[in-house]
Formats: sequence, structure tokens, C-alpha cells
Amino acid sequence: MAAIAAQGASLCKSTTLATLSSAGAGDGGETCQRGRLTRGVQGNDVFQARSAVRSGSADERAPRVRSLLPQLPPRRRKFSSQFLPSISRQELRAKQKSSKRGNGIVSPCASAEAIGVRVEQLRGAREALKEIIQSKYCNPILVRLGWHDSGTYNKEIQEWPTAGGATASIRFKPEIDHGANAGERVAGGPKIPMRYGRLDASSPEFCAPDGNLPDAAPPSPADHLRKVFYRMGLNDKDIVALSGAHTIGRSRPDRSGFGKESTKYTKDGPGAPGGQSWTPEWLVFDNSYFKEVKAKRDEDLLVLPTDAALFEDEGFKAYAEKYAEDQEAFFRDYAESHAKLSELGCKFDPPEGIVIDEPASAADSGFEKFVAAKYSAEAAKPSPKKDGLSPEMREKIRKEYVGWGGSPDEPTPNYFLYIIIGISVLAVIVKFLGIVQS
Ligand code: HEM
Repeated sequence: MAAIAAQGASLCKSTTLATLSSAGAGDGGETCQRGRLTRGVQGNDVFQARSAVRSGSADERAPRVRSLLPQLPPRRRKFSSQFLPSISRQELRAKQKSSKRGNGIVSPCASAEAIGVRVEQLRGAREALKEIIQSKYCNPILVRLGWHDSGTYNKEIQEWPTAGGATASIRFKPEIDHGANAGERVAGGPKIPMRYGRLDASSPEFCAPDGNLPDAAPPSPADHLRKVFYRMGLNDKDIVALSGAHTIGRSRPDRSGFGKESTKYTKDGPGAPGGQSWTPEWLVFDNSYFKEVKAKRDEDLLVLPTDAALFEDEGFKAYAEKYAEDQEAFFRDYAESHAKLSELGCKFDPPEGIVIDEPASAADSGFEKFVAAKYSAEAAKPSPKKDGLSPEMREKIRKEYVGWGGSPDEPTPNYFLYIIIGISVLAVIVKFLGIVQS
């Protein structure tokens, strides 16, 4: 998926973190599977990208490195430099020091312009990350990582980065140790409009409080989901659309406590085998999550209480039914909600952010206006009085009509027109006969 991993990127250095998201979402594969979320991503994407290019034999590495070389200035023909700002670490530290504000909040990065961030570098980073995802199947865990970073946001708190959100504070202890954080194929899916250049919170003092992320089995799942997502400023549509991210990935009992050790869909991997997925094709981003949760047809597929709530709560159901039936609608809404999620609590440098893709055409960017009533439980009931007739009366009339020789599959004949034509023909005949007699 073109931009699904954008969230995962948010733990990485601000300028490059969003590239993860745009690279596509897998499981941590061998590396990412091992435990807590950041063990999969190792702190930042620069590190990941470096190790990905360093991994494998020299023969395997050569084409990867070659493909990146043309984008690098000659003196920087080392892969890792690709992602680094074109100033020295000392200069960067000095800039960070001088950007300490009176209120104690640190602006951790010099301006994007000053550190020489270039759109080509970001694009190069994104391509490298796509390779990592393809070889490590780590798209699901990257999406989850980004979501867990963003999902701590509290809209009632005005101050950045204390409000939480996509500030990469998840890379610090204690946040990474919170219970909820235990734990190419490019996956397809919608293209998400991403902005890069998010600033990272600079120190552990900005870690979100524990307990901001949702529980998977709370006593009242729908109320709990609303409490958590409304705190972020998100709505029912966002809750349902974003839950659709479970169309990829697996749950593992040793991490979250949920899911089976292994199922017929996960016993052979790809990546580290085991866990329980929500869908059979758990590296493909499509709308199968909604179909499977609705059908509950297979014990090998996971349905958490919070997943089931999407088809039980009247407010959520309208959306869940729609997404089960219409993948395009799911993609449009998911892209919109994910873009929102990825910018919760964000500050950009430059303030308008950095866009590395051509703007989508007006037709592509227009999110369909969602009419919940069309899919609501009410709409599903037969409408009793549209034409003032009860369903029973309508059925009686239909039967009488069929009894007279009419067919329910044919339009009603236009008797009025036939009568007019008949009268006209008679009038002509009478007139004609009159002329002949006289
Ligand atoms: C609505 C409330 C949510 C609950 C209760 C929930 C719960 C969970 C749980 C229990 C797991 C299994 C973790 C493990 O054992 O490794 C999981 C995995 C996952 N979640 Fe969620 N989640 C929620 C929302 C979201 C959202 C909003 C997203 C993304 C936008 C998301 C993306 C994922 C992904 C991609 C995985 C798979 C990770 C992997 O394969 O390693 N989840 N979630």
C-alpha cells in the first residue's frame, strides 16, 4: 500500500519517519517479531534502512546499493548518508541546543531547510523502506507502531508535545514499556496523503501516560472505543475505518495475551510463524477484515470483542456493513482517517510539512460524502409508507393486478394513451363516412 506504513514512520527521525508509512505496511519478520514494538524498528528508520542494505551477501546487497547511488552526492556515497542531514552531528546538536525555548520545551530539529532535507532523499528513503518491508514482511507491525504512537493523543491538552500523538515519543522508556506496546510484499490498500517533516519529542519527559491506548476486551467495548477515540478528536467513522487495519497482521498470546499460538493461516509464516490473524491473507490490505468479522465463519480467524462491537453497536454498524460490501468506500474512508491519525498532535518543520508526491487529481482526492442513513439498520427495514400504502396493501394491489393479467415484470400499459388513440381513430372514421354519404 502506497502510504499505509506512514504511521510506523512516526517513531523515526522526524524528517524520514513518514517515509515508512508511505512504503507500505508486514510483520516484523524475523527482526520485528521479537518482542516490543521498537525492537522491530530499532529506534529509527535510518538504523533500519542501514541494516537492511547491509543484510544479505555482498551479491544480494549490490543491486540495492547501486539503485540508491545515483541519488547521492559524490562525497556521500555511503547508504546511511542518504538519510542524514547535510550538516555534521555537532552542528545539529548546536542547533538543537540553541532552539531550547524559555518554556523548557525543546524544538528537537533545526528547520527542514537548514538541515538540507531533500525531497529526493525522502523518496530514496521510502524506496529503501519498501525493500525492507518486502524482505521482512513487517508492514503490519509498522502500521501498529505508528498507530500506538499517534493513539496517545489528548485533544484537551494544547501544548506540543505534551498532548501526545505522532511525536515519536514511543521510542522512549517508559512509553515503550506500556502494556499495550508489548509485543514486499507491499500490502496494497489505499494511497494516503502524507506530509513529512514531523518533529519528534526530544526526551522521555514527553512520554504519554500509560493507559491511553484501547483495551481489546473491555467490559463495554463500544463505550470504551468511543472514550479512547473521542479523546483523540476522532469519530465513529474513524473508529470503524481504522479498525480495518486489522485486515493485516496477527495477534500473539505472548505479546498482547490475545489470539492462538498458531493457526492454519500462520503456521508457515511468512516471517516468524504463528499467531492468529483476522484474515486468511493477512499481508494483503483489503476489506476482508469486515467480511470475516461479520461472518465469524472460521475459528482460526480472530475476532476481538472490540472487533465484534463494530457489527453490534448501531452507530458503528452502518459503517462496518458498508465497508464489508464496498472496498472502495473502505479505502477512501481509511485513507482519510489514517491521514488524520498520522497528524494527531503533530508539529511540522517547515510548518506546512513536506509533500513528496504529486498532488492527487481533484477526482482522486475527493472523499465521498458518507451518508450513514443509507446503511443504517433503519434503512434496511422495508419502508412502510413511502407512497402512503402499507406493505400489506401494496401486496394486495399487486396480486389483483396480476389477477387481471398484468405482469409484475412488465411496466403497466399506458391505457390512457390507448383510449386517446382509439377515440381519434373513431373520429376520423366518422368524419370519413360523413364525407362519403354527402
Ligand atoms: C480499536 C481498538 C484496537 C484494539 C483494541 C487493538 C488491539 C490489537 C491487538 C490486541 C493486537 C495484537 C497485538 C499482538 O499480540 O502482537 C493488534 C494488532 C494490530 N493492530 Fe490493533 N487494535 C486497535 C486498533 C488498531 C488501529 C486503529 C490500528 C491501525 C490504524 C491497528 C493496527 C494493528 C495492526 C496492523 C496489528 C498487527 C500487528 C502485527 O502483526 O504485529 N489496530 N491490535
